Amino acid sequence: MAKAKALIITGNGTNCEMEAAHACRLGGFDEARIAHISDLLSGEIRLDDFHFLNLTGGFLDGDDLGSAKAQANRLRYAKTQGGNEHLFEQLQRFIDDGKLVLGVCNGFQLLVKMGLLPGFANNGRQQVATLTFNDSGRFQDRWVYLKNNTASNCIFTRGVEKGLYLPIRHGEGKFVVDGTETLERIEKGNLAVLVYSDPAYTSATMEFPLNPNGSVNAIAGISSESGRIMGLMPHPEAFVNRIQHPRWTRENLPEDGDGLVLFRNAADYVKNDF
Ligand SMILES: NC(=O)CC[C@H](N)C(=O)O
Repeated sequence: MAKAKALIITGNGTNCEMEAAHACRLGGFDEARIAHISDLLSGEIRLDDFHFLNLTGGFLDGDDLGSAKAQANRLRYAKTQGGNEHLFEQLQRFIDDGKLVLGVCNGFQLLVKMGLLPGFANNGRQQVATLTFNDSGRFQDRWVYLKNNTASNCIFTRGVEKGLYLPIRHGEGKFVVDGTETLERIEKGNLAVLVYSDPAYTSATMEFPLNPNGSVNAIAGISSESGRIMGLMPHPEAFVNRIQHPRWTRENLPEDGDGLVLFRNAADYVKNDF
């Protein structure tokens, strides 16, 4: 097959792009390119040349108008220069081609605000959920236990038996939906891939600080019905090696951090399918 290529978008206040690129390479991608959003808008970089799109964490546009809202509009409505194509059309083609998208934290907020997650209404173009201020009213920076929904068809969490232990750092991580119909469709479709849980990964919890933001049904991450688009508030790229674990000097841990599996699964999927 051709080289497995990951693209990480930077600019306008993102962070974590170096970590995301590192995680992609460690997971098995042959190339992990960090590109400024301006280079996509100018047409210099084209999504068509990649297999895996990473939307990283950060403080896009300073969280003005609500986290990732301005960037969501930019990606939805901006035309690429020199071409008559909207960037969103490229993105839609990328998705229709069966490629993978991962949104972490600010990237998750972006996917939800673009309407691509959960991607129900109007062919995935209408926003039906949001990520809003944590119940605590404060920025939360801590590690959380995430129970994996093993019935989910999400590509990224394939093979995760119980759950993942990952860090979160956000002010607007409370997942809420526009009504019971959306929530039912998420739950029935097993799209709530990761939920905040107890340390044994037995059940979802609304209890603070295990659930750091008060998300409805303790939802920490969701996927599209195709299983190829995933967004989550915790940061998988921040735990790819055991020495990133807060107690690595005291606990006997496996070499790989819990977050690496998402990037490894993405690389395996691309290598098998393209
Ligand atoms: N780490 C992040 O990506 C944070 C996202 C967003 N700025 C928030 O505070 O909610």
